[in-house]
Amino acid sequence: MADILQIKNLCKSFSGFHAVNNISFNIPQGKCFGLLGPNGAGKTTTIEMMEGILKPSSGQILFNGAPIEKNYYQKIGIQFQHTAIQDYLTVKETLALFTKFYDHCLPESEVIKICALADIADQDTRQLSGGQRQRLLLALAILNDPQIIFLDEPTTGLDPQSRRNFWQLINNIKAQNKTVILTTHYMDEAESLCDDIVIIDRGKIIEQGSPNQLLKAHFHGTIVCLPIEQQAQLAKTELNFQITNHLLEIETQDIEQTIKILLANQVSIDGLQVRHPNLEDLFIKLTGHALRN
Ligand SMILES: Nc1ncnc2c1ncn2[C@@H]1O[C@H](COP(=O)(O)OP(=O)(O)OP(=O)(O)O)[C@@H](O)[C@H]1O
Repeated sequence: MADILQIKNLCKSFSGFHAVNNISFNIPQGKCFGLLGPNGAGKTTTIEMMEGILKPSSGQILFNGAPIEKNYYQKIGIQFQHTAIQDYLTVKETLALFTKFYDHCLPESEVIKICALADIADQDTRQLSGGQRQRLLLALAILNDPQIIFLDEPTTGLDPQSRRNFWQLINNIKAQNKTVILTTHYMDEAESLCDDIVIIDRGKIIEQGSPNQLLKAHFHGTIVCLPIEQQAQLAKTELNFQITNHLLEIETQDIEQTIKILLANQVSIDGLQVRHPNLEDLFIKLTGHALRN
């Protein structure tokens, strides 16, 4: 599959500080690509260069094999975290207003359908819930039928149900062979939506690949979790563990053997859980801290 964006040795410095330090990756057309990293890692700076908003200090961004040109804005859609929406307009009127900024737009009825806006089309935008507002912002981002849609933390602040509804919309957009580029603080979101991810920290890429590939490469078993109250007793065993979200976590390839060791050392297995490693675990392993720290 052809790469719609190629990022080559991209750097951005602010007064000598290297916010983005020589990163390279490719984004295939029609895939959902996630850019992840802790606070201050350089995600926004990278995304803004990819959106054509910020000029790189050095390096190259190729769109369909050629450097970004003036009309790039007509071919991409951006859902900013805080897009200003004009007060006193309905959802439909807002769509009509933004349509004027582009040479070519999708039919309004299609945008309304893709973004599930039919029930609120005549509602004043000031009365929208968080989830409805995000759906409208997504509609504004796809209005011009872009080849690439940039979504910057699109579900931050939404309740779990609204987040899942929003994921469905993103899947609808992906199904139309659009390329989606996502930053998110939610690892379950990245795991559910992204075909490929790049994890950056301190301006450099520390891992890249599909969520499955990365999990397979970094974990070789399952995770046994115990309540934090068992910490003192667990520390007396030979088992390695770490503390995550107030739980003691032991990575193991042999659950039975691990439980035997726990019992032999008088570690209570009351409240023991077993789960598969996820992107959150990978993130902590690679960066040393949870995403929202
Ligand atoms: N205009 C600027 N001038 C100076 N430093 C900047 C500027 N923009 C970003 N930085 C610095 O560059 C680094 C990367 O910032 P960036 O906003 O890209 O990180 P981020 O990964 O998006 O973080 P967050 O998750 O907190 O939004 C930070 O240390 C930040 O303070």
